[in-house]
Amino acid sequence: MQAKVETVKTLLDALPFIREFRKEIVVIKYGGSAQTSPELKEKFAEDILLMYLVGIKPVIVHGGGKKITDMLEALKIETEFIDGQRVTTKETMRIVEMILSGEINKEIVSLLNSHDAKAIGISGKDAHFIRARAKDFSKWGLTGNITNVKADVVLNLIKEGFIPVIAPIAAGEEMGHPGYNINADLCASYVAKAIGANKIIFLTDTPGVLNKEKQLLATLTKDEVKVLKENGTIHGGMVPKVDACLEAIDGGVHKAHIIDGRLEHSMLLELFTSEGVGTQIVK
Ligand SMILES: Nc1ncnc2c1ncn2[C@@H]1O[C@H](COP(=O)(O)OP(=O)(O)O)[C@@H](O)[C@H]1O
Ligand SMILES: CC(=O)N[C@@H](CCC(=O)OP(=O)(O)O)C(=O)O
Repeated sequence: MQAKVETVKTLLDALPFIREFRKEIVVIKYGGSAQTSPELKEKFAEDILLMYLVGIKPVIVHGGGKKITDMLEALKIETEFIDGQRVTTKETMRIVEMILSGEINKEIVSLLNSHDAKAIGISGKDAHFIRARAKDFSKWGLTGNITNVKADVVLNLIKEGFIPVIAPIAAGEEMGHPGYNINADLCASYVAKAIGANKIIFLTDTPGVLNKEKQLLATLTKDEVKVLKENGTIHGGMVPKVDACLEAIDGGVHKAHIIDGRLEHSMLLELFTSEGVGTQIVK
């Protein structure tokens, strides 16, 4: 009996947070580093479903950088990152699309739908809802910077009760263009801004942003991020992630969090407890 009372108490503790976020859009960036074991993927699906059932509107933007790199290695195609973003040749772009839109997107959609969610998978090429132009073609090739997101496409899906699952690929302007490879963190923040999300959560493979001593930094401001980037504490894949957080909050998203996707139910801990987890980036 006591255990049952505890369960009810836990539910009641979550009430203020459910009230706060009910009907709000929460964008979840599901990084390749957090898509590891089948058990963890199940927990991710449960968290999304719970959010959905209490009235939160989740939108998922996924990554898959590690799988892309593995496939390129298997095919003996060299790949390189500059400032945390992949250099994308035409050949690489085919693999990027195959892994992101073909494999990972469908896997996440199937996972959620096997839990009775109404997940629907799209990439920025669908209805050309994300458009981009080359970041710097001579340096990064077909890696793009987003120029426009048609919010209506995502908002209509949400209105119909779907959970949009978005692959970070954008349409090019010209006919027959192979499309652009978009860093998934930046894709998530542009989508979050465009659709008026309340919150954006980045699930990754570290407890959050760490200092040189590997301690968690619970809150960071724009100025602090700048210093940490300049002195090299924030490097590699964390660079586009913090940039994406700043992009989101500058664009009107209330809060941006970088949390540990390897920790079971970290999303629920972030949403439904006052302590939260990971790093919160504030204006
Ligand atoms: N200051 C930092 N704190 C935490 N992680 C950092 C930091 N600087 C760089 N990183 C690196 O960023 C990685 C997360 O980025 P990335 O591998 O691109 O993840 P994801 O696939 O989730 O986007 C971490 O695993 C870590 O190696
Ligand atoms: C331009 C660029 O770097 N695109 C990324 C897209 C996938 C991604 O961002 O995946 P994660 O979130 O798992 O790192 C790439 O090619 O790896």
